[in-house]
Amino acid sequence: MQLEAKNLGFRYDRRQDWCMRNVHLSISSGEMVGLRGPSGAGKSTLARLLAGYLEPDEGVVLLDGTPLSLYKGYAPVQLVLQHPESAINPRWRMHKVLQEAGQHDAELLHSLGIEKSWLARRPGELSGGELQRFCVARALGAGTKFLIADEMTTMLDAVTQAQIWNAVKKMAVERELGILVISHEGSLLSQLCSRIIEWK
Ligand SMILES: Nc1ncnc2c1ncn2[C@@H]1O[C@H](COP(=O)(O)OP(=O)(O)OP(=O)(O)O)[C@@H](O)[C@H]1O
Repeated sequence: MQLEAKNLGFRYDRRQDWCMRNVHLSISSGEMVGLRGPSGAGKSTLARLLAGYLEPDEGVVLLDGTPLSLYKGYAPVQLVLQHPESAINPRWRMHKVLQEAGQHDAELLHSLGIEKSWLARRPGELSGGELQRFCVARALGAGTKFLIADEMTTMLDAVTQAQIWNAVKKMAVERELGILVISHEGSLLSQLCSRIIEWK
């Protein structure tokens, strides 16, 4: 399976300059690709386009040759952002948050270090690192084919970062997931990725 951005162009406002134009990118199942570039270059915008949160003004995002916009139901391209607080309904208990991804995968929750007692809590009763583990678990539902990790572990300490990436890598191998890792940390990208794209 391939996730492809073909000739992507996007601007937030028609009266403003293009945020990006003529962007091409391709990720295959089972591949972990890094994306690095200067602040404000458009990496997070590209992440949202690839996950279908934004519609391109030019070009198309294809999943196995079919426009992403035609996929209905559970999104096969999942996005995890830097700040988990903005991605989770503050009123829901964590077991309900996880239900968005379908059935709980007990092994995944364990490998992410999610404790059973956390499932009954609300987001405000968890630390940022604990909450981010839930965002990752939710993004790795059975229907996920590609994961876009936009500065996913930037805010976390080294131990938590390693635990989360080990769990994600294991899942990626088992399920042949394609992953785009967006990060300013060159060392993280070199450790994880077989290919690194430099965004100029
Ligand atoms: N919702 C928005 N409305 C208007 N402009 C936006 C919006 N979001 C981002 N931009 C602009 O689009 C450009 C690209 O932003 P983006 O967040 O994609 O960059 P980035 O490469 O991810 O940056 P960073 O590394 O700092 O996170 C920036 O100039 C930014 O100001």
